[in-house]
Amino acid sequence: MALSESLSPYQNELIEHAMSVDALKFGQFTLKSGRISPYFFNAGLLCTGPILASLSKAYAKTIADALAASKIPSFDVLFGPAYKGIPFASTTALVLHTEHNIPVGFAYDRKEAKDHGEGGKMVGVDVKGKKVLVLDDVMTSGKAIRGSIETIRAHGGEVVGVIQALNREEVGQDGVSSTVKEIEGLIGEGRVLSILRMRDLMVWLEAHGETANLDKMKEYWDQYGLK
Ligand SMILES: O=P(O)(O)OC[C@H]1O[C@H](OP(=O)(O)OP(=O)(O)O)[C@H](O)[C@@H]1O
Repeated sequence: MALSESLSPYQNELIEHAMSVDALKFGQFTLKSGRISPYFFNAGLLCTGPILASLSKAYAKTIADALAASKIPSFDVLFGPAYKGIPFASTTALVLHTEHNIPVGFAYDRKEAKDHGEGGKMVGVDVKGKKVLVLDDVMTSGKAIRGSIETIRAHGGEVVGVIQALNREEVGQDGVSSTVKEIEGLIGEGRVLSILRMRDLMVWLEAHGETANLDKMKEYWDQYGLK
């Protein structure tokens, strides 16, 4: 794979900031899938004010660029699946407003439906009749995102896109399918956005002379990368 592209400042900032808090690590990690990965992303560690600022700035810029390029249509509501999607979607909705003048509503679900007060599973702006963008940290099997799509549709909303922080760009266990492709099958081709892809991490490693880590990433890409 040729790594000629350069990264945007917000992508570099997020990679370096995530590395500084160990949310992004290079080394050797056994994934739930059993694959031995040369890198690991743990969004649970993106938990300080400064890192949330970098992250939401990067989500918001990726969304604003996708809107400007008509990759996704204008939308009304940003939906963050419980739990980690909730803070990330709320801070991103804020940055979309303050930095891009894009005013959107914000909604999220509960993992357990509430049986008192207003009740139900959904909180925030009513998605009925609205265009919705789903924001989460990562997709692995796609279960969380599929659940969000079903919930939003069941409440009368239309899912026009999904954004994740990092796209691992890997094939599934069958060696052909990918979670991103499966989700795009549900919501439309090109509608799954990400701030970073595995190949962006490789661009960063190359630019910083991290040859040993880059070689391991290339090997992994050759074995499991989406071709
Ligand atoms: O594609 P999948 O196989 O569903 O995996 C990805 C999901 O898993 C993680 O959340 P988790 O379910 O651990 O919940 P949390 O956000 O409450 O930690 C992550 O935040 C995604 O939502």
